[in-house]
Amino acid sequence: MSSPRTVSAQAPPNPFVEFDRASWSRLAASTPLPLTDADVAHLRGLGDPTDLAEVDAVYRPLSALLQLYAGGTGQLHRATSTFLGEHPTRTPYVIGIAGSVAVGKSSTARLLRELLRRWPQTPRVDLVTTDGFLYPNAELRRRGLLERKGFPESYDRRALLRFVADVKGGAEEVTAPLYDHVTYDIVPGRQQVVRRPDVLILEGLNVLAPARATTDGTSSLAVSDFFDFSIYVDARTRDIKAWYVDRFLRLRRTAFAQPDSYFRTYAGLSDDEAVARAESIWESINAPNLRQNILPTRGRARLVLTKDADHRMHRMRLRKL
Ligand SMILES: Nc1ncnc2c1ncn2[C@@H]1O[C@H](COP(=O)(O)OP(=O)(O)O)[C@@H](O)[C@H]1O
Ligand SMILES: CC(C)(COP(=O)(O)O)[C@@H](O)C(=O)NCCC(=O)O
Repeated sequence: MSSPRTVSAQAPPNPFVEFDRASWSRLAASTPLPLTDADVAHLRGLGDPTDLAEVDAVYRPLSALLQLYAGGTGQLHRATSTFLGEHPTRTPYVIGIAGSVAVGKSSTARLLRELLRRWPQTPRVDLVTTDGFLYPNAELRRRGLLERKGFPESYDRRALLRFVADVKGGAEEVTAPLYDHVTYDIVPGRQQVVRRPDVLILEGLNVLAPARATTDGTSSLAVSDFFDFSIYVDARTRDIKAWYVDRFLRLRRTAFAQPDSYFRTYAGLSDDEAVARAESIWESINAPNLRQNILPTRGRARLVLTKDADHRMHRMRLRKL
C-alpha cells in the first residue's frame, strides 16, 4: 500500500502556464497583424516606447487567443439560451485590464481595442476606464479621501458594478461618467455612452478587486464576475515608480501647463523639485495602493503580462486551470 499523503502537504497546483517572449510570440505565427508603425505610434502612452515589434511579439498572439475565447464564449452563451428555451441574444465580450498607476494599462487597452476592431467578428469595441467612477473631488474631500484617489473606497463601486452588469446583460444603452486627468476631477454633465458593443474593455487599477462582504456576512458580486477575460499588466515596483516620475516630469510642459490644470503650480517646478513632488505622491498614494490593493489581485487575472525596465513585455502567464 502506498503511504498516505495528505492533500495539504502537497504544493498547491500552479494554475498558470508560463511563456517567455519568444515562445509566446511563436504561438500565433500565422495570425495577421493589421496595424502599422504609424498606428502604434498614435496609440502608445506618454513615455511608452511600444513599437511594432512589441505589438507583433505580444499583441498578435493575444488577439488571436482572444478571438478563440470570444468565439467559444459566444457558443456557450447560445447553448445556455437553448437550454433555457430562450431566444439567444448577443452580449458583449468583456475584458478587464488591471495594474498599477503608470504601468501602461491605457496603452495596452488602446492597442487591444485597435487590434480587436480589425477582426471581422468583433468590429465594435468600446473602451471604458474606471476613473469615471471615482467620486468627484468635492465628495472625496467630504469623505476625507482626497489623498486616497485610486484606492477602492474612492470609487462609487455600486455604480461601477451596475454599469458592467448592464453592459454584460445586453442593455441597449449604458452610460459612464467621465474623468479628466487635467482638471483631476469628474467632468460635470459629460458621459460616455456604450451601445451593445461586440467587446467592452474595462481598464482600471482595481478591476480585479474581490467582492466586498456585506453587513449580513454574505458577499456581493465583484466587477470581475462579469469579465470573460482579464489581463494584469505587471512590472517591478521600482520600475513603475521611475515611469511615474518620468511621466510627471514630461507632464510639466504639457498637461500641467494648461490653464485649467489642477497641477498648474507644478508647471514651474525645477527638475529636482518636480522629482521630489512626484516621489512624494508616489510614496504616499500610489505605492501603498499598489501594495495593499492592486498587487494582491494579480493572481486573479487570466493573463499576467510582465514588463522589463524598458517597458518590453518579457513574461506571459496564462491561466490554464
Ligand atoms: N496628471 C495627469 N495629467 C494628464 N494626464 C495624465 C495624468 N496622470 C495620468 N495621465 C494619463 O492618464 C492615462 C492613465 O494613466 P494611469 O492611470 O497612470 O494608467 P496607466 O499609466 O497604467 O495607463 C495615461 O494615458 C496617462 O498618460
Ligand atoms: C485617476 C487614477 C486614480 C487612475 O484611475 P483608474 O482609471 O485606473 O480607475 C490615477 O491616475 C490617479 O490620478 N491617482 C491619484 C494619484 C496621482 O495623482 O498620481
